[in-house]
Amino acid sequence: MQYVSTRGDQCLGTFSDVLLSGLAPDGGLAMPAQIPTFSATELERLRPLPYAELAYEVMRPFITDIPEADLRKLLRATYRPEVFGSEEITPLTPLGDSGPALLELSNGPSLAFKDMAMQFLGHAFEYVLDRRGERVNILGATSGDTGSAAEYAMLGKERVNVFMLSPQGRMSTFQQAQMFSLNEPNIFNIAVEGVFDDCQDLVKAVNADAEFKARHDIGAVNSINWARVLAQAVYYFKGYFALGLPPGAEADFCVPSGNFGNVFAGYLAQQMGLPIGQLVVASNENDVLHDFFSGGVYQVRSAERVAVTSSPSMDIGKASNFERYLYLISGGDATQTLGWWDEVGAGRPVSLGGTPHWDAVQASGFRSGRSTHADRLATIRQVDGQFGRLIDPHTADGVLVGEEFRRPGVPMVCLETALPAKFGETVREAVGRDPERPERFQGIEQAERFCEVISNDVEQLKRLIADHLNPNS
Ligand SMILES: Cc1ncc(COP(=O)(O)O)c(C=O)c1O
Ligand SMILES: N[C@@H](CCOP(=O)(O)O)C(=O)O
Repeated sequence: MQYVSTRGDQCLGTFSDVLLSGLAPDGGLAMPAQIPTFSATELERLRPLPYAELAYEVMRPFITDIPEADLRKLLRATYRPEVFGSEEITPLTPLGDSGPALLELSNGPSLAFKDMAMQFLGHAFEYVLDRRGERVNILGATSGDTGSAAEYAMLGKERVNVFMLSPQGRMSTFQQAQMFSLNEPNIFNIAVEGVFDDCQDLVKAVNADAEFKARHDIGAVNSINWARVLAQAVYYFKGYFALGLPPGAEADFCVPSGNFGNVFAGYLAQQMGLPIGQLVVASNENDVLHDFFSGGVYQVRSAERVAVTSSPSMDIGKASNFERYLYLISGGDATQTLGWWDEVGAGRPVSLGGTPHWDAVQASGFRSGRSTHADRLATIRQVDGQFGRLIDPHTADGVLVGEEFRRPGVPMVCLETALPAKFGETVREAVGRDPERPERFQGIEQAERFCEVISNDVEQLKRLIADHLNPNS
């Protein structure tokens, strides 16, 4: 399989190439030249497979440059019960007879769904870098969960350094402690005076400097990296099969959304033939995605207008993966996508309502809704009271919005994107008690912190990276 950019027809190479390069040289995102599909019969063959074998079948058509035996080995090393807490890896838990089903994606090392793909990236980077004799310096941006997942996945990897940008003071106390307590030679935490979108823009600006990127082997672990999206598509298959529906029957999925990577992975699974009816995008107060899917206008939000909310990982005003979606909606038209994304970049609205592209959006089964702080508290309380299950505020966004779109006879799967332990303050406000946390995180807030603070300045960031990589120069 070859990859192309959303902004041009230039060939970006194979899976291993886009794994290492992250962003395309033209600033676009990597997309496979085609999206392979499974027939109904093939889906039935996949249904009983354990997670790692299913991951192989779903990902293999996109990864043709790693020998079959090696890819199977990488996936078996990644998706182990010792890492994810159960044989199923992503258990599906119905909330009573009347509620939706929770797809548990947060039982990995950092307690958020990011581990599902990030653990694979850790193994895949190591494999490809070893074979090529290369190194990578990952530059990432986090609003709270990508950071710890990436750092845990890359701990001790000799050929990998991680430079992780986060918005200063905007993550939960637990999220900050998870990242900043790491004192490891290959991990560099950098708090930026700004919001997540500023961090993401800094990542893109550094990548746009081709000379700096090549000289310092800059790579990416955000969902701008295709490997993240691909690995995330697998759990939609696993969740769908766990419902035990008759062949071809539809299921709906509701996904707490920020950077649009998770729900885009669901769209990919749907495009590959999985019978997903509705893909429900759940936003918080930062509801640019909801505005688009409900009204046809995509208008990014400037840093000053991004609200601080109690689902902080979703405090995002400009969703990177939306570019991939526009690319597919345009029928793979890179010129059209570039035109739209130029408007987005200039802060102008992209309006698809009333155009043939809007028909394509409608046909893709996307629905959307939003929640407020009060909604999330009420949902956490209600799910706890009715089903005896504590959920985190992001999952609560999903459960609430998912309810709006329940269809008789069609199961609704809500993605559990983090565990409540990560957001103790909000959970306590909702139910008056602290969520449980695994033994390894007891007292983490009291640990010493290792983090540098910079202003929202790309030159300062580049100097910091260069100084860490060449301390004697
Ligand atoms: C807990 C949690 N839920 C939801 C999201 C939103 O996911 P996405 O950015 O893939 O839309 C994130 C961060 O991205 C997250 O950390
Ligand atoms: N919510 C994320 C933001 C980055 O998302 P990504 O999926 O593009 O890495 C976070 O918690 O860091």
